[in-house]
Amino acid sequence: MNILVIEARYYKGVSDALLEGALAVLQEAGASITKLTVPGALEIPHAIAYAEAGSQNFDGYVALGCVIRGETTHYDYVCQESARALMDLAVDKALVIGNGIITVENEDQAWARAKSNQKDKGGFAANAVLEMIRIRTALSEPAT
Ligand SMILES: Nc1c(NC[C@H](O)[C@H](O)[C@H](O)CO)[nH]c(=O)[nH]c1=O
Ligand SMILES: CC(=O)[C@@H](O)COP(=O)(O)O
Repeated sequence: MNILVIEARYYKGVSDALLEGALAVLQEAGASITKLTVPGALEIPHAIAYAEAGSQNFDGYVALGCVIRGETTHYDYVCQESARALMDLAVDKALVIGNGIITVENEDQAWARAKSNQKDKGGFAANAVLEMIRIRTALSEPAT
């Protein structure tokens, strides 16, 4: 399995924690891993679309990022648009995408979801990719 992990490093420490959890899951599964860093969550969907149009033939994509509410409505747009774009890619292009972009009110909530020994949202997103690849493989096999 060839997996691309795209990490939005807007909050570097939280992103590193998400990445640690995701890599642990993928390495345990023996996946071939390529890592890519983008500035923020809004850049992740483009990176996936561009990678998919390339020649590296990824079996799945893990999107990692952290969006923390600020003073304005920008939070809503970053959260909704990044999630929407990932869903559009997953459905319209039939891509396997694990969404590990956490959307939280404060840093405490972010750390609780990013740490692999707590809610491990990065590991969960990676595992979702592995499960969907397994499901697609099962669906592609001839019916018995
Ligand atoms: N506020 C957060 C952002 N904002 C930046 C956008 O994602 C994007 O990089 C910018 O609008 C330029 O296109 N990104 C996060 O990942 N997390 C945030 O909390
Ligand atoms: C989620 C965001 O875009 C946020 O970091 C922006 O903060 P603010 O709304 O205070 O400009």
